[in-house]
Amino acid sequence: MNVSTTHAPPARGSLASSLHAASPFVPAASVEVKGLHVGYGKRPVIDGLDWQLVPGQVVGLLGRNGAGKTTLLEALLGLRDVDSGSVSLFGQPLAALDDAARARIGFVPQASDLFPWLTGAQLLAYFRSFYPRWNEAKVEALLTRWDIDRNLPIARLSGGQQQRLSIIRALAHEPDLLVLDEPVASLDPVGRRDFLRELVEQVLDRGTTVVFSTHILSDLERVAFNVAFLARGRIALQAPLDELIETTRRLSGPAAEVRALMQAQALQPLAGMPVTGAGERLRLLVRCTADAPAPAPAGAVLVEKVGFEDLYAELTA
Ligand SMILES: Nc1ncnc2c1ncn2[C@@H]1O[C@H](COP(=O)(O)OP(=O)(O)OP(=O)(O)O)[C@@H](O)[C@H]1O
Repeated sequence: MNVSTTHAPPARGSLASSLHAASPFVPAASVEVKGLHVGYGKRPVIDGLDWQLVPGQVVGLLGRNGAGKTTLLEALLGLRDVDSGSVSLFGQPLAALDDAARARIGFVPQASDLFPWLTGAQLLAYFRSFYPRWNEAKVEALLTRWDIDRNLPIARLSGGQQQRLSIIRALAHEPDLLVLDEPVASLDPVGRRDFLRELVEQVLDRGTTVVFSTHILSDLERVAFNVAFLARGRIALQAPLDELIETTRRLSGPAAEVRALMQAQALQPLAGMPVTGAGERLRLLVRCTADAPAPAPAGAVLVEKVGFEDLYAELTA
């Protein structure tokens, strides 16, 4: 496992020489994954996954426990060995990522990777020395707003305070790609709201590409980010959440009538969705489009809007 590549700051010496490459105006996708396979032993966890994140996109990565979110996010950053497939960041293959590109990445891991014997101030001073950009004003504002005692050893901060410090560290060098693995897991509701506000500001100010895994659906509903559903080792679907809720319908009723309605209106099952329903009854989700608008209930077929939790349950099953 190549933990040192992006988890630790980039080597200082070669950074200055390659600052030109750190321009935020690179047209390439921030993240491009093709045919990624990652498994443990013989068990595949990521199984032929394709994914692309364009600059300025904010994506909430959703999936059940054990679906492979951490495995995927770490594989994106070169922190996990992969079996096959390719990952490019900012148009550069992961294996050939230069220091300038590394300096454009911020990562908040699921488990704290802060040095517990340092104080918050010492930790931030240490990391500051490695990056070409460092927004001291933002660091100061967040330390104050999030009420973190910078002079306490990190070991004596609460779990939520450590998580906040980890987020501050990741935001301080103004990354162009921010990857966060369950960043709000130990934050209280106010902390989560503040964190989301900070993300939105980051994106509005700098066009940062953000991907973060979470189990807290209500946070995503509030901000209406893009959501990506990880299931069976692949991204089953990625779409703006509000649009997804608006355009998805559940059809249920006698199988023949449901199929006839779908055919008449050219409705397609939602991507990757298995068609479910016992015996003669059928129940499935469809995505309505301009060409295939939401149908009115017909005969015995029920047409319903679907809430986010139901969508999550179906798409991650
Ligand atoms: N180092 C490892 N060795 C063996 N199996 C592993 C290892 N890391 C993860 N796994 C397995 O890979 C699968 C995916 O784990 P991963 O942590 O990526 O899931 P996750 O979606 O992040 O889960 P959660 O939501 O619970 O954090 C799990 O079944 C897990 O047991």
